[in-house]
Amino acid sequence: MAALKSFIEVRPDSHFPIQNLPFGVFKHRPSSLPRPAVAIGDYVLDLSEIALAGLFDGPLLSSSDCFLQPNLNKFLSLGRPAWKEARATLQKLLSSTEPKLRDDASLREKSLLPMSEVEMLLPIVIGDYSDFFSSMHHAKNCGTIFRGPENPINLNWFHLPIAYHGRASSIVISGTDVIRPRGQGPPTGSPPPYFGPSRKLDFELEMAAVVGTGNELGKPVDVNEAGDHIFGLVLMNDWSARDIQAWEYVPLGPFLGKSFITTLSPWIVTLDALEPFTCDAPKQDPPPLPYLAEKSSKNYNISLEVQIKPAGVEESAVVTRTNFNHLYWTITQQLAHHTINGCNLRPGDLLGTGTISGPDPDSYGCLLELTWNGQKPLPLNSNTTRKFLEDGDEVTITGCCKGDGYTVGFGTCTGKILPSNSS
Ligand SMILES: O=C(O)/C=C/C(=O)CC(=O)CC(=O)O
Ligand SMILES: [Ca+2]
Ligand SMILES: [Mg+2]
Repeated sequence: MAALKSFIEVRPDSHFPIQNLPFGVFKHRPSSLPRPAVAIGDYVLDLSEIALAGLFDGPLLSSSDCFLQPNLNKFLSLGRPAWKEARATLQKLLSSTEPKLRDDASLREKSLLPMSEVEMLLPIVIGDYSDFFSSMHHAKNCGTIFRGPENPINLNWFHLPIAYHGRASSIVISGTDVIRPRGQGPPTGSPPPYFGPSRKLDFELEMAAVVGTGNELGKPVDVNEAGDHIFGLVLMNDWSARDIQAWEYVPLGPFLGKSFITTLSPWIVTLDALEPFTCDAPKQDPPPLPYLAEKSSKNYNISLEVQIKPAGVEESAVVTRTNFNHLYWTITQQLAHHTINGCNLRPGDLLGTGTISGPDPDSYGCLLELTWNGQKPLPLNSNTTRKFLEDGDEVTITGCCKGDGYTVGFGTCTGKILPSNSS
């Protein structure tokens, strides 16, 4: 079968061919209303214009106002059949053989806008954000660094996807500056504790699942149906202040060391677009309890990379390369576990995977591991090294799946470190 092609020219290395069509929300001018869109090549397709033109003509979407909303929550709440209908309608509309949009100059002008001219916004209203801890390599390395090499991974880790409740109010869109947080760190030598700008500011390479349909309070989601509750994935940087974290986290877990800011990439890549890139999840030993045992346990083959660009330097340095398929606990197990006690998830909730570290030292997902808590400075170029992030550093996460002659990608998730507000 010939590969699906759009009438819009898409560069071969673009993250956004017709096979992808990720969903986002944009503003054309500062005074314009936010509108849902999909990305296609170097353009965004304004879905409000497509809806107003009556082109969502399938049974589930023809009379819906979900694309006239300032966020995607209403569309997400409609569920997988509606997501599939939207994807099929848009793939047909953008294909090279379909004249409806291709040959309508006035609709093209209204609905197709150069990506360089628009501002991307957070695509969802996030009621709740939870962050898992699903990479065994990351768990082992953090355990060794924070608690010593004797028992780096707690026994419970192999029986349940560990998580903590994150902070939704400080989730921001890619491109937002990151102000170095202030807080308490461990005392240096004798008390009192350190107080001031964090001296161990770190990135965390993560992805996050965007919840589509939620569940009723008191009604857990079956692990084999959990996939139908997940709309798609985004890149996520769970910025972490390691000194604040190390001092505060016993016994209740991360708090101010992570709640100061979390950055998301703007385009949600749907699980339908990722379907060709599924692979087997790692074998789980010991086998999980029945409520976490999946008939088919799937991961995704997504290559991930982090770059750091120090202030005043042209070239950014790649500091790690890893893959989503290193995760031990799957996103469907995470979702099923999250609801097993009856907790309800809602459309737009966010489930972070946890830092995605691979087995090799050049595939670790944060500086805590890459520099072993600052003991082994990491070279960025011939005369610059990093133990942790410095003011002016710009951190960019990218990720993509390589298809046969096309790439399904996530774009970028970027943030630049600004000095602490005051000291
Ligand atoms: O091992 C620990 O004490 C915690 C390590 C983390 O930083 C956990 C976290 O944020 C979850 C993750 O990104 O994997
Ligand atoms: Ca994290
Ligand atoms: Mg965070």
